[in-house]
Amino acid sequence: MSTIKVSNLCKTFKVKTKEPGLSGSVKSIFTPSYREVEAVKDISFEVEKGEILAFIGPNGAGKSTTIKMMTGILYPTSGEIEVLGMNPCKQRKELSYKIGTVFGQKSQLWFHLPPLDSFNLLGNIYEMDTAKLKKRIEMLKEVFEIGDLMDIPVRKLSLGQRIRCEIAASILHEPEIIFLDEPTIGLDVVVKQKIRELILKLNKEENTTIFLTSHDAGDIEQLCKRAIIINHGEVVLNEKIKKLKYDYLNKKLIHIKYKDRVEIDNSSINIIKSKGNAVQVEVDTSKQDIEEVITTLIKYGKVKDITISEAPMEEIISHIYRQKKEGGIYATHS
Ligand SMILES: Nc1ncnc2c1ncn2[C@@H]1O[C@H](COP(=O)(O)OP(=O)(O)OP(=O)(O)O)[C@@H](O)[C@H]1O
Repeated sequence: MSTIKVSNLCKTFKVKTKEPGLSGSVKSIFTPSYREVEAVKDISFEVEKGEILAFIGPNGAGKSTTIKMMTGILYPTSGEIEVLGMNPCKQRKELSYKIGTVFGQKSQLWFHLPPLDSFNLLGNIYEMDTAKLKKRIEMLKEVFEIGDLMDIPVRKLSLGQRIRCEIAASILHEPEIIFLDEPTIGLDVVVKQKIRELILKLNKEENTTIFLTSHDAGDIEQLCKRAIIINHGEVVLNEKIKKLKYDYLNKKLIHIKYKDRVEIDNSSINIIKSKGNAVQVEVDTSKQDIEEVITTLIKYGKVKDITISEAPMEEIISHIYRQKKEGGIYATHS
């Protein structure tokens, strides 16, 4: 069953333009001129209940505009949106009881108050029963390991501590969907990992649907099973992460460790790294047979260890963006 259904969604902003200089400023007051920015152009997609979906694209692609329309903050210019069977613009208040949002760079916690005060305020806004709210806060304190932070004003928390409190606050009212916009931005690797584990736990234990935007390939790879890529306001790809990796780069990395140092002088072997006895070889499986490459490699010396890995997600995403820039053609699957 679809939790989110978006059909032919468009959003055009009217932006005031101004000629340079003082005369331009005066002219724009009396005879203003406008230009149109098509931020979202006819996009359609669906999200299943309990799914973790990556909604990604380069800067200015239209991600935030789409999220704002799905959460009822912005009105679409045309098209339809259904979130949990509701129209976000017409039923914004009703919907807010069932969704949560985390904008990595903006806080929903009161900056000068300790998180506990914000949690209690939010609990009241969501009209939660006092006993239920208390129980929920206790549970979140434990799971998110924020018990020691509850009495410290938010402004004094580190970014990682604040984000943990932000996510906990966003799920206080047990929403069915959370929209996470760059939840790991600016965090160090350890904290990033912790946040990812919490998101997965939340999805698993509460079956929360997660709509994630992130520029971090690790977030996408570790959390999501499907990605929708948008660029210039259009969906350019809607694909399972596994298939994305398989179809869009066809590249495998062979990491091979020899017993002794070897000299590989073969033009068909694409060595991308070589250090001591270890060699890293890239294979484009659409052009080369990986078995043949391995057979060739093992002829060069006694092998101590060999592993095959897929191309990093980061590379795949930048490859897709590059293809679009260069006028490559995309297939859009649904
Ligand atoms: N309120 C607005 N008025 C005019 N133009 C806007 C407004 N909001 C967004 N835009 C424009 O719409 C386009 C899409 O912007 P949007 O913020 O949705 O992109 P994004 O994919 O979220 O980018 P980022 O990754 O940088 O956050 C951009 O060209 C942006 O300048």
